[in-house]
Amino acid sequence: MKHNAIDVNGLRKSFGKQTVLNGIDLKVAKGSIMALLGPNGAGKTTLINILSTLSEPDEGYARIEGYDVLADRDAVRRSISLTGQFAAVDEVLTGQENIIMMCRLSGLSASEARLRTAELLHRFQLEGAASKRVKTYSGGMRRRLDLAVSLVISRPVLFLDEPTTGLDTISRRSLWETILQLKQQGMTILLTTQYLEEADQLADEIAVLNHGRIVASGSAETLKARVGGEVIELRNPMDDVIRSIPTSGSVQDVRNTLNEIAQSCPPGTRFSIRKPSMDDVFLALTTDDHKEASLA
Ligand SMILES: Nc1ncnc2c1ncn2[C@@H]1O[C@H](COP(=O)(O)OP(=O)(O)OP(=O)(O)O)[C@@H](O)[C@H]1O
Repeated sequence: MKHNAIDVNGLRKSFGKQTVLNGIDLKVAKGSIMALLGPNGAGKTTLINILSTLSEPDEGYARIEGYDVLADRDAVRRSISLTGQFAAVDEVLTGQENIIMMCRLSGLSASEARLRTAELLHRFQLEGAASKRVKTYSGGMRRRLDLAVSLVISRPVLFLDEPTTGLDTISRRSLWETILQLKQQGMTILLTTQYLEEADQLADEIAVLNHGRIVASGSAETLKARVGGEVIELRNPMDDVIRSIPTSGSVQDVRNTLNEIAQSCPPGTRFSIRKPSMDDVFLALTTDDHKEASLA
C-alpha cells in the first residue's frame, strides 16, 4: 500500500507555559506538495523543526517515510532535505565552492563532488554566478543556492521553510517553477508560507495553521468553496474595494445581503460578485471573529 510520506498525529509542543502546537494531525501523500499556511507565530517553523528532528514533540507522533522522528531519528535525517530560514551557506565562498564543500561533507569523492556541483549549478541556473562570492548574490540567487546545497544528496522528502520570503515577484515565480520541477521528479514537499498566492499556485493541499491548530485543510478550491459560493464586493466611486462579504451564492442570500447593506451604504457605492480568493479563505480562517462561522 502506498503510505503517506509524512504522517503526523496528535502532535503537541509547548515552550514554558506557551502552547505552540496544540494537537496537529497532518498527512502528506508521496510525491505531492503540501503548503502549511499561517500568520506570524502560528507555529509553522516549530512543526518543521520537529519533523526534521531538530526539536522534540511533547506528545503525539510524526513519521517521515514511515520512520518515527523520535525512535528512528537517523533514518528520518537520511530521508529529508531541509531549506530553512537559516541555510548553511558561507557568504565568503563562491556558489560553486559552497556546493563542493557540502558534497565533500556528505561523503562524495572529489570527482563525484565536481560532477554533482556542475549538475546542480546547471539545474538551479547558477552557472553564470558559479565563481562569484555568495555575498554578491541577489535574494533569488541566494535561495536557489540554498536549495542546491540542501539537495546535494537526493532525498525523498523536502522541507522548505518560507522559501520565497523577501523575494521579488520574478524571483518568486522562478523559484516556484523549480519547486514544481522537484515535485515532478517525485519528491514530497512540505513548505511553509505566509503567502496565499504561493499556497494557491504550488500546493496540492493546503493546511491552514492558526494558534497551534490546523483550522482547515484541503485543496485551494475546496477551501475557497468552504468560505462561501460568491463574495459581494462593495466599491466606492473611486473604484476602491470598501468591503467584501462572503455569501452562499444563492439568489436569496445575495438579495438578502444586498437588502441589509443597502441602508448603510454611502451614495455611489457599487457592487460586484466574484468567487472567493485565498485571501478570503485566510481571513475567514485566521480571524477569530470569523473562524467559528466559516467552519460551521
Ligand atoms: N525555542 C523556543 N523557545 C521559546 N519559544 C519559542 C521557541 N521557538 C518558537 N517559540 C515561540 O513559538 C511561537 C511559534 O513560533 P514559530 O517560529 O513556530 O512560528 P511561525 O509560524 O514559524 O512564525 P513565522 O512565520 O514568524 O516564522 C512563537 O510565539 C515563538 O516565539
